Parts: sequence; structure tokens; C-alpha cells
Amino acid sequence: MPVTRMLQQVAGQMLGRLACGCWTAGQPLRFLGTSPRQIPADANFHCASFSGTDQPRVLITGGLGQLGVGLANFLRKRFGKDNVILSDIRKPPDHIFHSGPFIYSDILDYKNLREIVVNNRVTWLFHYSALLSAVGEANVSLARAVNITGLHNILDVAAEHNLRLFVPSTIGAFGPTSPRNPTPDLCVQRPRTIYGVSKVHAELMGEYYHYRYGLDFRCLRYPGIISADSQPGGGTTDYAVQIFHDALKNGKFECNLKPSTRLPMMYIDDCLRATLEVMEAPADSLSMRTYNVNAMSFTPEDLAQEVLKHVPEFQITYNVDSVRQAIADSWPMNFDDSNARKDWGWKHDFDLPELVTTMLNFHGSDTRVAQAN
Ligand SMILES: NC(=O)C1=CN([C@@H]2O[C@H](COP(=O)(O)OP(=O)(O)OC[C@H]3O[C@@H](n4cnc5c(N)ncnc54)[C@H](O)[C@@H]3O)[C@@H](O)[C@H]2O)C=CC1
Ligand SMILES: CC(=O)[C@H](N)C(=O)O
Repeated sequence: MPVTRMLQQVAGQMLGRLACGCWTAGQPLRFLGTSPRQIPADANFHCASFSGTDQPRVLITGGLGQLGVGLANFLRKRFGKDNVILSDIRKPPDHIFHSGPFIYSDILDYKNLREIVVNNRVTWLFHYSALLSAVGEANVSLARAVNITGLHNILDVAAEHNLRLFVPSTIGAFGPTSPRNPTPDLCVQRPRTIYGVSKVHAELMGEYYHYRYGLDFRCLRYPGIISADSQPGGGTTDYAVQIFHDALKNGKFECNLKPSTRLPMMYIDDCLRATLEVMEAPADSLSMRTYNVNAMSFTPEDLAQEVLKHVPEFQITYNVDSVRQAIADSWPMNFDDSNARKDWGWKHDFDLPELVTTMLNFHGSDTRVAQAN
């Protein structure tokens, strides 16, 4: 069929559906026409099907960063070790390589991505590859390639192979003109970093693919994530991870944000649980496809006070990094996540005191082991 006629037919069908009011959120639209890379919508000969009773076959991109290894461990407990494939462009350390399937995957290489999805019969994709806020500002063209072009590859492969797709967004998807205290799900989003711009783009593209092609896209806007056994990858909230390590090792910490800089934060266990919960939520419980999730909100000063309760000799000093400070000053101070709590029952476990106790216990046992050796 000539392309123009086909397009007219598709447009006609779409208008008909809009007119009868039956184009609703969550309704698959793949029958309308071609998928994004011109694979016929009914060409499902290579689609891995996933019925409710099967275990998903999971691929995690960018899996060697701060969050990916924790996510793989968490999902492997639930779905089985061999059902969760970790991937990255970096070489994995031995203990990660031997803990479950690991493969090389560059999200900028579309054919490689498609081969991995097909050969491994992937059904769920967690897309973690990204350049974070501070490193993104230091390398805008690479951030644009990875965070935007890479995302396009992910969306296409997910739509063509009928995957359930999780893409994390961030508090960084908001900017200085957004309401900051609290920041709701739906409001002005005019971020001033390439990271934030790319994440707003990801939210909008994912939602567009959902409505246009029926892609099962799910997205959470994470706060700054605090983890004990993995290092942050170059963000604005990194200080809240490093402080614990330095407090126990040296009894002091130099903070690169001002003492009064308030940002939303979350312990990694809550983050990973939220991610699995939104992926497992019944589609009809999701009134939106992008949700804020939150746990706590604090300043470096608040965090230092809490650390002092456990490490009485602890001292914090401030040497402000102007790039990070400007970014933090444009981000939410508090996050309104009432829609996540209402729609799919989100509830965090860790507040500031539990976070500090957990982090210090982890690093304390680490330091004791190092001293004993
Ligand atoms: N860590 C945090 O506080 C937050 C993280 N997020 C999001 O969660 C996701 C994971 O974050 P982190 O683990 O902290 O990031 P990270 O910066 O620690 O790790 C990102 C990973 O992406 C990989 N990567 C870079 N270019 C790639 C390419 N071309 N192909 C494949 N992989 C590539 C890197 O090698 C790295 O291992 C990101 O999308 C981030 O935006 C959102 C909000 C907060
Ligand atoms: C909050 C984030 O997205 C990340 N940790 C960053 O600071 O860039």
C-alpha cells in the first residue's frame, strides 16, 4: 500500500477512535499502524510474550552505576538469578560478574540492543544508563547522546518487542520556575541542566509511546538516592552518600553544598522497592505513567546534626561548588508524592534517623573489617 494512503488510513482510524471517545490511557494502539522503526505492528514472531504466570526476563542497562547492582540483586531474589541480566559498557568487577548474567551493552548501538532483547527473550527492561546532573554539565554533548539518543533506541526496542519499560526520572526534571515546596506531579517543568532536559524529554516520549503505540512505559521521579555499598556517579546529591564514609573514616566531611540546601532524598532500599512496586502495579491502577516518589527531605546541616548523635567528634565544613549549588537551588525542596501513595500504595520505610543509623552501621562494620585486616 502506498505510504500516503496507509498514513491517511491510520489517521482516519485514529480520528474515528478519538471521536467515539475510546482512546483511553493504557489501551494498546499497536493495531493502528506501524511501530516506530517501521516494523509492522503484527510482526510479533520475535516478540517475547509475558503472561501473568511467567517470570519476567529482565534486562538492566547502565547496571554498574550506583543503583543497578542493587536492583539486580533485588530482582534476582524475586525472579531468579538467571532471569535478570545486568549490562553496561564498563568492565564488571569479579564479584558482580560471578553473581549472575552480565553482558556488554551500549545503548547507542541499536542493533546490539535488539540482539540482546531477542536472544535473551527479554520482557522487562529497566533503563538505568545516564549521565547525571553534574557530569552532564561537564560533558553536554555526551549527556545529550546517552540521555536522549540512547533513550530513543530504548523506546524503539521496547515498543517493537512489546516490553514493559521502566525509565527513572528525577527531582532534576524540575527547574527554578517549578513550585519547590512541595513540587507536585504536574506543574511547570523548565529545568536548566542537560540532565533535567533529557529527563523531561524521557517522561514525555515514554508517555507519547504509551498513548501512540501502547508501550507499557512506567516512570518514577526519584529523589537523591543514598546507598551504602555503591558510589554515586556524579550528581548534585552525592554529598549525602559521601558524608557517611568520611564521618567514620576521618571524623570530618567537607560539603560542596551550602548548609541550608534542602533536597528530597531516599534510601536505596525504598527506591528499589518503589521501582518493583510500580512495575508490578496493575495497569488500571496507574492514573499516570510518571510519578513523584519521596521519603524524606533534609539539608546538609540536618544530616550533620543526625550524624553527630552517633559520631560525637564529627565536624562538617563547607566549600561550595558553584555548579552543584546552582543546580540544587533550582530543584524541589520537598516532593509531593500523594498520587503514588493513592494509586499504587507507595509508602516509604526510611526516615532520616533510620537512614543515618543504617548507613553508619554499614560503614562501621566495613571500617571494623578493614581495621581487623
Ligand atoms: N542515583 C540517584 O540519586 C538518582 C538516579 N536517577 C536515575 O537512575 C538511573 C541510574 O542512576 P545511577 O545508577 O545513580 O547512575 P550512574 O551514573 O551511577 O550509572 C549510570 C551507568 O550508565 C552507564 N552508561 C553510560 N553510558 C552508557 C552507554 N552508552 N550505554 C550503556 N550504559 C552506559 C555508565 O557506565 C554507568 O554505569 C539514571 O537514569 C539516573 O538518572 C534518578 C534520580 C536519582
Ligand atoms: C537526583 C539525581 O538525579 C542525581 N542524584 C543527581 O544529583 O544528579
